[in-house]
Amino acid sequence: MHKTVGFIGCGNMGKAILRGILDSGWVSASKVMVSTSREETLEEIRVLYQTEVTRDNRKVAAHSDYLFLAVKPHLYETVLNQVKDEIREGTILIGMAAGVTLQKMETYLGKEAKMVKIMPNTPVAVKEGLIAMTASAQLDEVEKENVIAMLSTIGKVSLIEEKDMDVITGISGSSPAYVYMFIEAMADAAVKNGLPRKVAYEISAQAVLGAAKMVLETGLHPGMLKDMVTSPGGTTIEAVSVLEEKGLRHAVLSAVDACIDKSREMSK
Ligand SMILES: NC(=O)C1=CN([C@@H]2O[C@H](COP(=O)(O)OP(=O)(O)OC[C@H]3O[C@@H](n4cnc5c(N)ncnc54)[C@H](OP(=O)(O)O)[C@@H]3O)[C@@H](O)[C@H]2O)C=CC1
Ligand SMILES: O=C(O)[C@@H]1CCC=N1
Repeated sequence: MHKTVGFIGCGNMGKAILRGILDSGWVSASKVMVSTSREETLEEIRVLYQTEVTRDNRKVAAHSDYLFLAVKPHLYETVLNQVKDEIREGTILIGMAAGVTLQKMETYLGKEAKMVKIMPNTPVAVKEGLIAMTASAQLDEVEKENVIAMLSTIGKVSLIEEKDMDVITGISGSSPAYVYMFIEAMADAAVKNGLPRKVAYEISAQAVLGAAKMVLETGLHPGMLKDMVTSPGGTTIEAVSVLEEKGLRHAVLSAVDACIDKSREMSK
């Protein structure tokens, strides 16, 4: 299948998806067209990915079987209004903006269309993403399967009800940021104790990757996995004790809750 893919907007998230689907071989650069607002971004994308680039969003819409809308949420209305006449009957629109529901996308477009709402995270760039997805009724099963097949090349696809999108934003779309803060803080402690920074980042990140893999692959409760590290009278319990005293669990719970609240507010 020689599918064509378009990106309207290609910043942090757009580039992560673009890099992922090109690296996976799902699509070749010659079939991809990208538009952004600034010439410098277009030049950067042309050099990095060898895709066709343009400042004309309508050209990208007319080109695409799969059209990713990777602009900020407040631009969805303008952009969809701009491209509504270029979208072909078979085009599948893929929205990813926090707070922009399928219903809002349809209202901005002014007509029914084949639409998918996803909540990806930036690890799609290294094919370890999580992509929550919900599709409009206009997609048939084959079309839905095709979108899932494309997204599966860059991470795990989780089919969800749209009402759960805000919660998933809290624990997936936004969560890499919290994990990076955790890795950075661990590395800072190592640097404080004399380890070179580069080594500190590598070791901290690998520890997080390995611990996440243990949760997924053993199926054991995270508390049990924690207990397996925590020797009586040993080193780990000293750290665990400080983390409890400083309120790590409550800090994380409250932070994710605030993120979900914000996403819900934006979705109204
Ligand atoms: N970042 C993330 O981790 C995640 C982001 N999202 C969603 O993805 C979307 C994009 O976010 P993110 O990538 O972080 O944002 P960025 O600001 O990094 O990228 C936005 C892109 O939109 C382009 N742009 C701005 N105005 C226009 C326009 N009028 N027409 C075409 N392109 C335009 C920008 O171009 P230029 O660079 O030239 O200014 C830029 O390439 C958001 O809706 C966000 O909610 C969802 C999940 C995770
Ligand atoms: O911070 C944001 O609004 C976007 C959505 C999820 C991750 N980044």
